[in-house]
Amino acid sequence: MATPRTMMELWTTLGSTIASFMFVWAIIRQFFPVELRRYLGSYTHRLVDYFYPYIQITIHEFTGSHLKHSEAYSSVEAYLSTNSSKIAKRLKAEVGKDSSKLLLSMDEHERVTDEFNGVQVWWLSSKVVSLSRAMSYYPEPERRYYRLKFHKKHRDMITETYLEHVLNKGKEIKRQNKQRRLYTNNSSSSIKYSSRRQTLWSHIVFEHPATFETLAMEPDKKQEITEDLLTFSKSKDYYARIGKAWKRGYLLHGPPGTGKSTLIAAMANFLSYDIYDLELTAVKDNTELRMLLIGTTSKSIIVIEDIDCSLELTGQRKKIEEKPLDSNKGKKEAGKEPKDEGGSKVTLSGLLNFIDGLWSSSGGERIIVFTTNYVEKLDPALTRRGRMDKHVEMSYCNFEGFKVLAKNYLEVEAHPTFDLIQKLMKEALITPADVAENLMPKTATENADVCLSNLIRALNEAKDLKKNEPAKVEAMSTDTEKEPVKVEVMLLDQPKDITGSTEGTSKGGSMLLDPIKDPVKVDEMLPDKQEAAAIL
Ligand SMILES: Nc1ncnc2c1ncn2[C@@H]1O[C@H](COP(=O)(O)OP(=O)(O)OP(=O)(O)O)[C@@H](O)[C@H]1O
Ligand SMILES: [Mg+2]
Repeated sequence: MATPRTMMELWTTLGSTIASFMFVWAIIRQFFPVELRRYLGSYTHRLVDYFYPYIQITIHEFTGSHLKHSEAYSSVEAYLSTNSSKIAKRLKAEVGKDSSKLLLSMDEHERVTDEFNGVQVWWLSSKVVSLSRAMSYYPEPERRYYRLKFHKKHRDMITETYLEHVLNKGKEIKRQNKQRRLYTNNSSSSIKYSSRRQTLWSHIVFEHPATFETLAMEPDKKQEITEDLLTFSKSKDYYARIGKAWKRGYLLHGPPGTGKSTLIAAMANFLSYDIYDLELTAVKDNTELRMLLIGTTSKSIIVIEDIDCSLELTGQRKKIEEKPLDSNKGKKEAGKEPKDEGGSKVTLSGLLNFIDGLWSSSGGERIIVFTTNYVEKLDPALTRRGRMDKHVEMSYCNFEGFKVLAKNYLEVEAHPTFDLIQKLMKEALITPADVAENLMPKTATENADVCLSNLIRALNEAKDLKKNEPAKVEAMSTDTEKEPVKVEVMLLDQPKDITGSTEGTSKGGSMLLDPIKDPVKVDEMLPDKQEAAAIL
């Protein structure tokens, strides 16, 4: 152990050595030319580097001469925001570009420590202020940077693994904080006459509140979908290894009001993806469809709703490929008029190409979702696995689904009426949309008891309707546009023919109606289902 006397001597020696060094350096500065000083300076650096055991990596905010914002800087910033907000003492808060939240990050000249695989690293945040900045009419922006410091023995691990981890994590955090967007395609005619800057897609902020927690669906099915989505989103390497484009097709089918669109919103919220809602009837032709595909970004869900209405995909593939697909058909045609006068010339083969052609692999991970009310009407080529990898049937509400809705809408998890509701739900077909509507209080005074009794009434009505409802209605001919169609109405298991006029009134036997698409539901032909029963 050093005695106070030897310590004193040590300090004295060190002090005089530094003083001599400073003196020599001052002489060198004064009498030696600049070149020599530089030469000596570089040697000093090398000497320091030899003894200094740390390595530093600097990540600047701007890159290149055009001061382009560095992607790496913003990713590091996002990565450190989670860490530093807990550790650092001086933070700054900003609303980032496209961000919905206030982001906290380290303030300038702040340091934080991070640990990765048991190795400690240090991050410093700082900035370079240009001297000409204050005097200039167009001041240069401050050039901020992050500096990473670590021991040189961890060089390989840090440069190969840690930095990649920081960038990936940062990108993920950025994406989660980013305001998500809901895009829709503009019809090509509207682009032609408007500003040149307008693209094929226009967007608004996507703010649908649906989540898997608020979705009425059997828990097993929910878990299956969330696991499928998570596995997909983490399988970049797997898809690359098996040589498959990183995308997944979902086909959601089921009656109206069973939550297909809600499920899409929940999927987008779950994965923090943007949504591209593709209106096929506004797409001019296959080329435009391809351009739209190229215009989408990765980590997005491309949705084509009511695919059976957008295009006629019921016939043989060959036949349809020859014929431009008619966009004027379908149950929701009124709301989905083609905006182009010539209508859509998109063909089935164009659509198949869109889903899994060569272009579909451009730009990274994507989920393509089709929804339909009539899955059986779709061409098998469209729905086969590989194109639509996962088929999800959205069905009528069951008791499990009801419990989710009761919790969402009324904050009720148990109630004396639940047993009765469970029994009625087995006997009546009711969509989650109808359950939701009944459970929603209509006035400030309506409480859970009132809403639940409303639902019981609706269930009883649906039960009676189900008892009286004809089981199946078939249109026998749809070939000729003007010819009346003979319709066979069957009640339960006993088919019965009735004769009717073109207006649809019955006289018994078989019924003649105006041509209607095949197959057709009884409520589309006869506004009142009770009337249908009365006819029989
Ligand atoms: N499974 C569900 N869980 C929660 N809410 C639901 C569900 N299904 C329907 N709803 C409610 O009903 C409304 C209509 O549902 P949604 O639009 O998702 O039905 P859809 O199946 O897409 O119908 P369509 O075939 O007519 O497009 C939603 O706004 C939502 O509030
Ligand atoms: Mg829908």
